[in-house]
Amino acid sequence: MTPGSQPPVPSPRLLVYYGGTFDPVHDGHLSIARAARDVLETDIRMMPAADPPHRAPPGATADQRAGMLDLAVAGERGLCVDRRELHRAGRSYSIDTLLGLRAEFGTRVPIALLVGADSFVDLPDWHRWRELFEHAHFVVAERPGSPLDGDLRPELAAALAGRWCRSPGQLRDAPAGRVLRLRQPLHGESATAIRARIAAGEPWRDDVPPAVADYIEHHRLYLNGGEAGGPDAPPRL
Ligand SMILES: Nc1ncnc2c1ncn2[C@@H]1O[C@H](COP(=O)(O)OP(=O)(O)OP(=O)(O)O)[C@@H](O)[C@H]1O
Ligand SMILES: O=C(O)c1ccc[n+]([C@@H]2O[C@H](COP(=O)([O-])O)[C@@H](O)[C@H]2O)c1
Repeated sequence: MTPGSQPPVPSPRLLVYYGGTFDPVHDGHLSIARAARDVLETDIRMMPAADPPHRAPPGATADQRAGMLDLAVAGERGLCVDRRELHRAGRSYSIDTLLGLRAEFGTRVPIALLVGADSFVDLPDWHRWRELFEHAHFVVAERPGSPLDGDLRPELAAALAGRWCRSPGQLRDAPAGRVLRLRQPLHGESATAIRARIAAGEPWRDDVPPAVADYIEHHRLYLNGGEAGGPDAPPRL
């Protein structure tokens, strides 16, 4: 620092929430969480949905899915579990989560949602989706089979005009409204495939952390394919 110059202003912190059903959490989830942590240089808060919108009810209870997340992030630098959506009744709409975060942290702190490309391309189906950009940035992780370079739905393409960022630092310069593409190595794991392999008696343990695999076996999860309400399914919260 030259004499008389000011110390650099510290970048505002960036709060990153990675929402999902995590039924169960798998290595694909962890790999994008780690990539986002390293690129964004901040903690990633993995946030299980209590009652995820736009999909069939999960095969494991919310407590079980959050418990598996606890096991998955144990010892992982910069990854943690945020249970805020489990404390709310009704569907876990992201707009409600963001309004809660804004009430807690104020309007100025940068907040980002980390999502996979397959979720992001269907953003126009989300509840009050256009408002999400007023409250958060999006960090979009590439996912095999869900190209972001292909044809996006016209209303989404229009809403994204002018929002794409070239560098992660741009997410710290505004509280919300920007979109960053996370170009991490692709991972093909999917929870649907893992549940199906468990039900079919096929190998599946390699796609989840060992402690999560032990939990699934101990609790005899997904033996019916993870259909909620089936003979092995626990009651929903
Ligand atoms: N392998 C992966 N690569 C990139 N993103 C992923 C991957 N797996 C999940 N995601 C993203 O993580 C978020 C949470 O995913 P989710 O819990 O629904 O897992 P999933 O494997 O997609 O589950 P399911 O097969 O049950 O739909 C979503 O935004 C999804 O797009
Ligand atoms: O708010 C919505 O309408 C909405 C619709 C679909 C998905 N989401 C959120 O997107 C995240 C990933 O969802 P999923 O179903 O792929 O696990 C999770 O946090 C969901 O709550 C949110």
